[in-house]
Amino acid sequence: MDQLAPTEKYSPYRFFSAEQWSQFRADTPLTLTGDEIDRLRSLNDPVDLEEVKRIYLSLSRLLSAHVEASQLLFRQRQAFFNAQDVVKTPFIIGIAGSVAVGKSTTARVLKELLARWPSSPKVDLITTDGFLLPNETLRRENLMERKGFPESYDVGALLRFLSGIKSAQSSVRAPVYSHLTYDVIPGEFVTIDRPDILIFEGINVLQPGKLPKDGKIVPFLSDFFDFAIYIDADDKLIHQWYIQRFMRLRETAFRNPDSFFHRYSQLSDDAARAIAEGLWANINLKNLRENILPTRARADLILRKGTNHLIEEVALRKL
Ligand SMILES: Nc1ncnc2c1ncn2[C@@H]1O[C@H](COP(=O)(O)OP(=O)(O)O)[C@@H](O)[C@H]1O
Ligand SMILES: CC(C)(COP(=O)(O)O)[C@@H](O)C(=O)NCCC(=O)O
Repeated sequence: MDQLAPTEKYSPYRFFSAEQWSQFRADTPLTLTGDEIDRLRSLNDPVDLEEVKRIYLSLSRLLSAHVEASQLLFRQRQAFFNAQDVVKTPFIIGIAGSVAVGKSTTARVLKELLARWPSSPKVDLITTDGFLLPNETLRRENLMERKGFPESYDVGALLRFLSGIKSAQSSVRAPVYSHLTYDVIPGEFVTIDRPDILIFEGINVLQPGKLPKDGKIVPFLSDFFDFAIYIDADDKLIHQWYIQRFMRLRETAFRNPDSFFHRYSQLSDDAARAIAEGLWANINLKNLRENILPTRARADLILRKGTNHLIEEVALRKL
């Protein structure tokens, strides 16, 4: 995977170093403490207050401008339609990127920062793993080695969920995935009730749907997004993060006898590493190359990480 910046003149993006990007924070206040960041961080993702100041405060300021502009446009549309009823629809932010790139940490940090804006918006976060087909179905259809590939998700349910949210329905349910059991939790849902902002995170959120057949238009998930972010890094780095995380999970989550990966906590380091290398090479790297990285150019903002998960480069789509 190459670095981001081609010749900016011909690119749909403007490119910034992390240092340039950090200047756009302007007077955005830091509303999170070090302890709060510690709680939001995922295993093996060392985000800290410095990174929040350097990268996330500018991002929060930019998103605040987008949300305000969309509210203004919404009011202008209402006037255009001469509509009396004002049912505001949530602003949806998609977050895409490889397995193990750190999407969940970014999503959680953003959720907290946005919720602390002076307007105190209601911000919800949903991950797409809940929409994976249950293991029973994946096994039956010989898809267990394809977990995370487009065919392993219930795309209809994803589209129904997002269209419910975007039409301002109350109590829209999303299924829940457990990394512990490595499966969707039967009968468990989270209910989303008309938030101001929804963050929708997953490897597949920028993927295209099937081309229309028989005149039926099948929307892309991203048709429902107001802003899309792609978390990027060289695949050699993501490989390293995946293996490190797997080896650390052996000492934590995998110790739990209920963990799907419990047996890997009993293996020697070398044997466990070989399993992790296999999962990375045969499933996650393949999926990154075939189905995830090709969606990068559909994002409004690309955050490119270097070593230690630190964001080094930012690309913002030109308006
Ligand atoms: N096997 C596992 N057991 C427990 N937690 C896991 C496991 N795999 C991933 N996780 C956790 O699940 C979350 C999502 O991971 P992932 O889908 O790889 O995306 P990302 O690393 O981009 O957030 C992370 O917080 C990660 O630490
Ligand atoms: C569940 C995942 C597909 C990630 O899904 P996401 O929440 O990003 O949509 C991934 O964590 C996964 O399980 N990959 C399969 C191979 C592996 O066990 O790493």
